Amino acid sequence: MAKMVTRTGKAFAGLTAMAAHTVKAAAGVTVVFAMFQKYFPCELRVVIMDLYEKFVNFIYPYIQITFPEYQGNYFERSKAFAAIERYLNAHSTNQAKRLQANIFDDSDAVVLTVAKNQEVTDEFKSITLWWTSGEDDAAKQSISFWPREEEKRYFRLTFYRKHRHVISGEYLKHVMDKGKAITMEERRRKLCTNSDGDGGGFRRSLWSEVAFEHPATFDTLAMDPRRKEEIIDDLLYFSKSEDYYKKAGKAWKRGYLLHGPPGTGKSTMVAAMANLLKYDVYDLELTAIKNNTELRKLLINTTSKSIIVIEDIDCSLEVTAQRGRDDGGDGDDDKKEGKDDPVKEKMKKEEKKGSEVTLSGLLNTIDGLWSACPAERIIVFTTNHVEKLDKALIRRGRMDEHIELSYCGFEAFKILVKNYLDIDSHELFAVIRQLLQETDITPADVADKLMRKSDADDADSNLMRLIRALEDAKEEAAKKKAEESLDDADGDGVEENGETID
Ligand SMILES: Nc1ncnc2c1ncn2[C@@H]1O[C@H](COP(=O)(O)OP(=O)(O)OP(=O)(O)O)[C@@H](O)[C@H]1O
Repeated sequence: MAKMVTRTGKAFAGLTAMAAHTVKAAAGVTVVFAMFQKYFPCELRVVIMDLYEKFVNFIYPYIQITFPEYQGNYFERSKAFAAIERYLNAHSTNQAKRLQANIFDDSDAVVLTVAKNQEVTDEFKSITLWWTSGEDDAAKQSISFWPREEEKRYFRLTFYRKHRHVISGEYLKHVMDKGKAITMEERRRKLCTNSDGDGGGFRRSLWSEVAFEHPATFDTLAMDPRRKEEIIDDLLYFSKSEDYYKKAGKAWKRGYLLHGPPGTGKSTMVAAMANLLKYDVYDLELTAIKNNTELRKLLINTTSKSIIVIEDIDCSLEVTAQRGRDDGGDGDDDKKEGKDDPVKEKMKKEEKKGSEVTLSGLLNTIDGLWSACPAERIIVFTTNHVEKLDKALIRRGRMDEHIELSYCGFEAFKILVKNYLDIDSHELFAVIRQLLQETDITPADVADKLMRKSDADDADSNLMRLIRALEDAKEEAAKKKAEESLDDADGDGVEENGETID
């Protein structure tokens, strides 16, 4: 692990300046060597060159590596430069006296970087090395092909020649890895959806995207705290298990099935998952997809570190299957059309197959396609009717974790009341606890009652509002139960005229 150390003072700068002069002198010597080189016999030249190298190493024992901001393609920032910038930002801004603030297109964070001609010291495996930032003289030309003047910036790394192997291998990899990880963490996350277009043809992008800024976190998610801990651990373990998945020969993906009644927090949990792992979210609307080919295209076009969500999976598959039946020609007209012409009939059948998103298409894509993708992905299905789902779709391995989100218990209530009223205890809690045990109410309904809606609202009035809602729900449930038992009694052998059959 690299550790930045405080700058060792002016000694290094002085040494560098002295060395620079000496190197200039050495350059002059080189010219002299070149002139005399052809007059010296080969053996003597080898000895002289050897001595010359030792001499240069003695007076300037350093190596410098320069990382320009733009290289080759002037319009694309060098990835190495960007990674170094983030690395130095995270590790060294407390050392440098002058910093430069940047905001990049892919991030909302203000990135402070080491300003021009500032020097910072880094330490890696007890090796000290120095980073400086600079700008090429060419940038000061009045006519420039560079998009902006500051784009001729560079970072320069200086280290002792004897550490060449460690620095050019391990250290640079360490800097790149850290820098990329920080870039990933700071990037502006996105919420993508395929629901507002035809998803093909001449569209430039299959997904439309907006910034993902959902405020839900696991802290604000109301559910049993122990189950919540398990889910958090599972997600964090998954996100760090690249090597494990590789070793096991498994695609780095994990499936979650979230099920429960409407308003119990399934969508909220997806947002909390994305915020925990800092992943993007792809909201895949199955009903907007024409066929399996389009589904594959959409899934291929998702990025790593993303959660792909299919909400209400049971309804989505039902709708697409129905559409397939409608399009595929099960109607009378189609039968008539195909009856006389077997070739036409066959073609119709093939067309039908291609025109719907099938369960097998979905499963094949998820299982097959991503096995070939190296980066991590999470897939989430949500449903209000888990019992309706095909067992093949949700078997373990496909949907690794089945998470039930249910009616509001007292523990979940305590989280909601903290979120909305910022209180941990109240004399009305005992009544609420009792009512929650006797009544089914969703967290969404509890949240609605606890939410402040005017300046007059306070903890007492909001809790009372919840109590009234709970009592109403309890009464409603009792009434329903009474009606049901009456219906049952009617059905159990009592005929309409009141005569008992049995
Ligand atoms: N468990 C929960 N924790 C915190 N807030 C919740 C929870 N459940 C519901 N809510 C609140 O209720 C609103 C609706 O919840 P959400 O959309 O997550 O439910 P859902 O289970 O996905 O519903 P549906 O099945 O209808 O899509 C949320 O915006 C949130 O404010």
